[in-house]
Amino acid sequence: MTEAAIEVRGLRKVYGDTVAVDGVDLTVARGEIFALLGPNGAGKTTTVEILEGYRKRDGGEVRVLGVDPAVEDAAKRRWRTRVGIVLQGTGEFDELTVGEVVGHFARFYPEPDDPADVIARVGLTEKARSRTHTLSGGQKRRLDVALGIIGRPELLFLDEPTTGFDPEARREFWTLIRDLAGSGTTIVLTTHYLEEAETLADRVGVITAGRLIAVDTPRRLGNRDSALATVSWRTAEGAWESTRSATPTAVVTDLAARFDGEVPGLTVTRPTLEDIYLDMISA
Ligand SMILES: Nc1ncnc2c1ncn2[C@@H]1O[C@H](COP(=O)(O)OP(=O)(O)OP(=O)(O)O)[C@@H](O)[C@H]1O
Repeated sequence: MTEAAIEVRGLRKVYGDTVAVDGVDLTVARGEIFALLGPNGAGKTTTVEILEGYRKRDGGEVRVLGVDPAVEDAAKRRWRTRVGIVLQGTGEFDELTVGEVVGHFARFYPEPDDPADVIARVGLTEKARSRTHTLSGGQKRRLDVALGIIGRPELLFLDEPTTGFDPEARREFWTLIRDLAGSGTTIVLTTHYLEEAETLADRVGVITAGRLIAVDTPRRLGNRDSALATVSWRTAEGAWESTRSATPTAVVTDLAARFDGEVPGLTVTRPTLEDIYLDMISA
């Protein structure tokens, strides 16, 4: 029994002339929230779908909850019930209501959660009796999440989970994901929202052209924690000035002395995760 939820060594996937995944090594610890970032076509979906057992790999070793997802056997069938998957946009089941769909999915699992409780956790209680085709886009995504967690998975994959959410729904969703992680569920998500990765993830991995070019905490990625700060202020003449410094406190102290008090328009900023990420993928 391995400690890690996911272990990947030298993963490779080729489509014709395209090397979609080119030697990825990755370990995700149990209970961790791991975000996979990368531009369109980088290889995120391919990697994640190999981990989910939906695509075959061309090389490398993969263990997910101790099981090789490429091997179809009795262990794999049990494994399916231990892994939750939220794909991009399903969420529509003709004339069935939210309650019926969640109740129906619950029956696929040996130890499902309580459907009404899961519906409440994704914020759909008021829609439990509504037919799924009447849900808004964001509500359909919540239903997708409900279906991903109804089996009480040990590991949950989320593919761009909050696309189409309003800001409030996104924050509620983040709370839900943190609660799940707090109760021991390992979470792997792909996202194009850097703020989402920053808020949720214990660690992020950046993939470009099939290679994992960096894995670190959001604070440390790309040496972000030691990046220079930018200090900006307005001069007595009203012009804007700024300087980059490793010791911004000294710069501000100096400015405060120069202005003899309040420094007009003072800001001190460090590169955001998005700044670091965009630098990384354009390098
Ligand atoms: N079924 C397929 N057949 C042929 N090529 C594919 C197939 N699936 C993916 N690819 C190619 O593999 C590469 C990686 O695609 P993948 O879907 O994994 O990227 P992604 O990082 O998930 O992108 P996005 O952010 O746009 O979802 C791309 O060049 C893509 O065109």
